Amino acid sequence: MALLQLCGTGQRLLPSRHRFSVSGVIDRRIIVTARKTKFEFANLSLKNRCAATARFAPLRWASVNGYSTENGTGKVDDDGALGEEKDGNEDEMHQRIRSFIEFLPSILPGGNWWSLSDDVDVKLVAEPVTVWKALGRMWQLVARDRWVIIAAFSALILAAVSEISIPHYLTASIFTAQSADVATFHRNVRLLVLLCVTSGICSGLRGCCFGIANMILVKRMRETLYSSLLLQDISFFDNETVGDLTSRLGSDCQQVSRVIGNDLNLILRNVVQGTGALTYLLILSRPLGLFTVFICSALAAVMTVYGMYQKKAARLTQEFTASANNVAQETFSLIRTVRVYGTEKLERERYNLWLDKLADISLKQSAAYGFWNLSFNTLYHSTQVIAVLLGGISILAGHLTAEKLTKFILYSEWLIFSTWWVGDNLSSLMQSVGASEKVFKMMDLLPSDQFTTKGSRLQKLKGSIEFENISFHYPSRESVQVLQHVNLTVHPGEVIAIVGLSGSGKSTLVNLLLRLYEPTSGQILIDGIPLQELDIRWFRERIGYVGQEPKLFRMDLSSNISYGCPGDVTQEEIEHAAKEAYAHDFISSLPDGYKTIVDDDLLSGGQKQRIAIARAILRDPTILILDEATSALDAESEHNVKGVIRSLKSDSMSRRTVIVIAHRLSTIQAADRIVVMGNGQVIEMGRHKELLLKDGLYAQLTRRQADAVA
Ligand SMILES: Nc1ncnc2c1ncn2[C@@H]1O[C@H](COP(=O)(O)OP(=O)(O)OP(=O)(O)O)[C@@H](O)[C@H]1O
Repeated sequence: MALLQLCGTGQRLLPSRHRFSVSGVIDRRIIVTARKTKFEFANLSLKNRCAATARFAPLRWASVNGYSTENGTGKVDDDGALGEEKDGNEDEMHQRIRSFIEFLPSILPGGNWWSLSDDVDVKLVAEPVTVWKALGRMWQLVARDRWVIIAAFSALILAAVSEISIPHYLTASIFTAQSADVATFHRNVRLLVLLCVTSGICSGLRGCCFGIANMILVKRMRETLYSSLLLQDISFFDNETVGDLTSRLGSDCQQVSRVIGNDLNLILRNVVQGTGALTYLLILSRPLGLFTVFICSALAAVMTVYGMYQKKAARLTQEFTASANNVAQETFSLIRTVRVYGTEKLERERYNLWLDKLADISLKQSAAYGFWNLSFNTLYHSTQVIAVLLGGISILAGHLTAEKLTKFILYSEWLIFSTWWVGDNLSSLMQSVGASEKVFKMMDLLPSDQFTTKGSRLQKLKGSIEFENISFHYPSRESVQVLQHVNLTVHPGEVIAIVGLSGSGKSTLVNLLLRLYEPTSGQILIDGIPLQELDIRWFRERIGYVGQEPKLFRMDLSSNISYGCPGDVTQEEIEHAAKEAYAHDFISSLPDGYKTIVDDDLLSGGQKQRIAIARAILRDPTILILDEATSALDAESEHNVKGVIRSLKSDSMSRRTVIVIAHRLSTIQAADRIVVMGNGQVIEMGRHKELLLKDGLYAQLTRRQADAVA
């Protein structure tokens, strides 16, 4: 059988199992037309050029955050000769009719179309939360301000009782007027006015108090969630995306907050009013009352199914919204790359993928809402008709008065509407509970050990570092051993340079020293004390760290330089640090000088590095770590900065311990010792000249760089 083996970027555009006509093959590209749309496949490996109208075998395609991943190769087997025309139109028409007929049963209640689970290609990792559990968690958050909730519920009950009494006095007033009973008429009208005023005031109070409770709940939820996230291990952030986390903090917390201010408020009000109406109906006429109860039970059954459906839909909506946020956040933060590579269309498609999924869920939710309304209206009107019919017969038979029947119709209407409101708000409550699952799960994450255990502080940090038989793999990639049995001792005041091929584990070694991750085996000793036993905040305050790509906060330059500096710092000290880092000149040339607001995009790479170096110098650290910290500096600035880095600490005659990671070998020649890493191991160690004589990896790297310059 002739085969067209498709590989490459185009395949993700293909829906599975569809007829395609091949319009042309040019070089290793193929043009395929499907559903009047042209698809172009690049990098074809063409095994048989005689392929014609083609049927694609089910083509598996998947996406990570909207990008396609290649998890299969589309194979095309030929059906006939190139250019063969089949009675396309007729075929297509039959196909459509058949699809439509097949589709019809699926949209009936219980049909496939309603299924939400098939759409899930995201992880729903949170345990389902019951309504009571969710309410309990919310109560814990607002319990401190319980007076608002108590006031809200008291107002709610008063308003509900007043409102439910109004129809009784309304009808009574009309019928007493008709019977010319003036005294009773006046009393009824006075009571009516009183009830109207009470219900008005209490409704206002209720709305206001629930609004406040809502605000308190959202604020506490965001505070708790934000604190919980901030205290997680760094490995947690390796697995979560920024868009996802901001989505939990933003829209999910907002959605959950509706529970108290909106859903519970309305559910309780309607439960109180519905119960009042039902009692009254049963007193008025037991058979008619029981009939209304039957209708309400049918409504309750429909609304339970509807509520569960909405809860599931809400969970998916939450996931897809987070994924859409993720795409947008990633695209905007990489907008320069997107613009340069002209991938705006691709990014739009990636975003639209999630929007389509959201629209699909929303469509199903709307259809479900339509069904719910349909059931409600049918049941509501049938109650009225049957009540008038049965009531009318009772009046004719002299068992019931017209006043009682009027009251009955008014209260049965009230009961049905209360049931409807309860149903409607219960489904909204279910949605909020659905959205709360991930929020609560994240709130419950235990903080990193580093924040819960209090380590010891040394009288003075000398700056001796020992890596003892360190092995490590990142938690997110357990199968890849990044460091293997690394042994390295750095003496106080020594300048150590770490070099090696990219990916050999240099930065990882520093990550472990900063205790961003814990070694899988072995230990790090600081002045002879295991790192885990030290107060990590105290230790970090004595470290200056400049990373590979320093990031700046959106604030002025002075604040960026003094960021995280323990104790108060003066403007003079900031400017002194900036001068040492050769940043003062460019800062002074800016219109607002040190008050210039910057962020990650408003300075050059070299300028950002200088700010980060000034930040490290200002701390006057005992241990200074420079991970490719001068890679973006020009040769002269680098030379000057190197001098400053080696200089004495300000408070004594001691030198600081410096660890420099660099690819530019000129940067590290003057180090006291050079450590060469390869495949997660220390493979050479010594001074520049000793290593050159050894003629190992270091000598090889030096020669390569010299060749590259020549
Ligand atoms: N957060 C992470 N999760 C999983 N793997 C990681 C993580 N960070 C780094 N790695 C992997 O660990 C290995 C060592 O990375 P590391 O950054 O330590 O190398 P390096 O020697 O500093 O490289 P370079 O010189 O390019 O900065 C690499 O294979 C990298 O893919």
